[in-house]
Amino acid sequence: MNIPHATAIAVLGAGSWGTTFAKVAADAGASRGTDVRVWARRADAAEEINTKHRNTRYLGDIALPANLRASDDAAAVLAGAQLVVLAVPAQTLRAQLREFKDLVPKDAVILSLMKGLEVGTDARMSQVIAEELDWPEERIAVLSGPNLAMEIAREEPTASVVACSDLATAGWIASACTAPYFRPYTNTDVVGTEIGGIVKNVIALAVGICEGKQMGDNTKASVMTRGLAETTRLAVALGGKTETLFGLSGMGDLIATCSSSLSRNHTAGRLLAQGLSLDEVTATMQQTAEGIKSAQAVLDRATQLGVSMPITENVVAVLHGAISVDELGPRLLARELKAEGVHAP
Ligand SMILES: NC(=O)C1=CN([C@@H]2O[C@H](COP(=O)(O)OP(=O)(O)OC[C@H]3O[C@@H](n4cnc5c(N)ncnc54)[C@H](O)[C@@H]3O)[C@@H](O)[C@H]2O)C=CC1
Ligand SMILES: O=C(CO)COP(=O)(O)O
Repeated sequence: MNIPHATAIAVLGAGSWGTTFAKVAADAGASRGTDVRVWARRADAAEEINTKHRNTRYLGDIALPANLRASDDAAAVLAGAQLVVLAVPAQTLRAQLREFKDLVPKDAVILSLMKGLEVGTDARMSQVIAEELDWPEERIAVLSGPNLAMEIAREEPTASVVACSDLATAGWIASACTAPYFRPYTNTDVVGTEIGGIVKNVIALAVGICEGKQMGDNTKASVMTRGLAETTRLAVALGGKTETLFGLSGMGDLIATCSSSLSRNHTAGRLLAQGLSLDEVTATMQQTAEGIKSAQAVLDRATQLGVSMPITENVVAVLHGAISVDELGPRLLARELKAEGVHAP
């Protein structure tokens, strides 16, 4: 990349992560005069960001920087953007891209913040972007890591990973979102980085169920560790690297999501354990819990590849009502004994 710094950044999606990432980019670029614009579906949300520098629905009283502007007009937000950041629910991305395709500047770099797998196609978000925009892979990147939006919005120190097949592009994005409280690393393993972020949501549902059933830290650590093993098996089968899964976008994100009451996936698991039906959980959640829909797509992909993912399989069974939350633990413990290694038969 020859462009020294991104001067115009468009963020599509003004939910909790889209708005928070826009704040990070605006803080990162404040001294360079970077213009950061967010597209919000609702005009009143855009108005609130522009006039009150708040997005109260998602971020409460967090103050947003003055160089962050919002609009419900996607054409205005995307005009001239060098970096286009996507932060909408995973299952809505394809339809959204079809709507915006002609508005995305042809030389832009696209960055996905999303952590879901598309139901029906089992496609990762970077694949949906490549297909729908007909974009080269060296200009598609993903950002993932232990990144609970509210903590970052409060400027609590956090690290993350930007992955792109072109390391220079990843570095260019990283410099556009380096803030005093946000430190992005880079790598070229897009598959491993995305799979870590997708599957940890499914494992967080399982850990949330354990917590909702008053199980202790041994149980949760066991599920997290074996969850990382099955995540790594899937990532490697898809071409990702084991070391990526032991980094920020694998283990790091798994720890954050499975430990935090801020996590929507963890919360959904707890609510299921407390006896709410899936419909009731979905109705209660104000925000996106990607694991609920992605779990089936993860299992489908694993089945096609012959990858064993017992925790995912049992979470899917709970979500479909095939087993009760009380059966989850016994079913995992009753499996045949085996060697511990990630790739052990
Ligand atoms: N919130 C967090 O802490 C983090 C979220 N992520 C990922 O970022 C992605 C976006 O998540 P959030 O911003 O948290 O979600 P959210 O639920 O807070 O916001 C989603 C945003 O997308 C918009 N949207 C656009 N089209 C939509 C449609 N057709 N249906 C529903 N909403 C639509 C909503 O209006 C809303 O502004 C997800 O894939 C999530 O896993 C990743 C890291 C951290
Ligand atoms: O991805 C996240 C933290 O890295 C956010 O997790 P939830 O979507 O479960 O809130």
